[in-house]
Amino acid sequence: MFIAGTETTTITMEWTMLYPPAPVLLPHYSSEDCTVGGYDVPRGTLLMVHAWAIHRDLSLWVDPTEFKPERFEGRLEEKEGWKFLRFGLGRRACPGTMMSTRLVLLVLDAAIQCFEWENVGSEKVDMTLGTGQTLSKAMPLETLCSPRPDLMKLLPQI
Ligand code: HEM
Repeated sequence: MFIAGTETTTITMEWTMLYPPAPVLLPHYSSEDCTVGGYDVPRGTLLMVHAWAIHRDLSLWVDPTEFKPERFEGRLEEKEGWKFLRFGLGRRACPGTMMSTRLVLLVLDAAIQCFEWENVGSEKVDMTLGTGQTLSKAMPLETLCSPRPDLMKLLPQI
């Protein structure tokens, strides 16, 4: 629960909605014979879902690596967003979905609204992927933040 709840949330904030933190979902086990995506899966099979590859599948997405937030607008069935498996799907989907969505949005909103951010070191952020069960950055994100001028006026009034 600690790893599932803390590492995922901090990595999400570090990437800031770029990559989801779980490249391969948790192992699933078929309790009955079933068919998944046209493949027959016998009872007792360990099934790993490669979300990272699904999120880049050209047969599922238009320009999968482009930043297009409009994918996630509107009714789910009209848009591509439902194919984004950041919390898994179905009965074994992440029970922390509601909590972490609120937490990440709250922290990012406050960070963007209240502070100016600049890179430390090189001008371009190193986007190299790390390795492991969770998808962290190879090089930790290093930034310098300072309160926005409006916030400096507001703070003494709080
Ligand atoms: C941005 C934050 C988070 C992300 C992206 C995330 C993502 C995921 C994913 C992809 C799974 C696997 C689902 C599957 O295999 O179908 C999972 C499972 C799980 N997550 Fe999260 N998670 C996050 C935050 C949290 C939090 C805050 C908690 C708890 C407070 C939590 C608790 C769990 C648990 C207990 C499972 C295992 C569920 C099961 O096996 O039935 N997660 N999460």
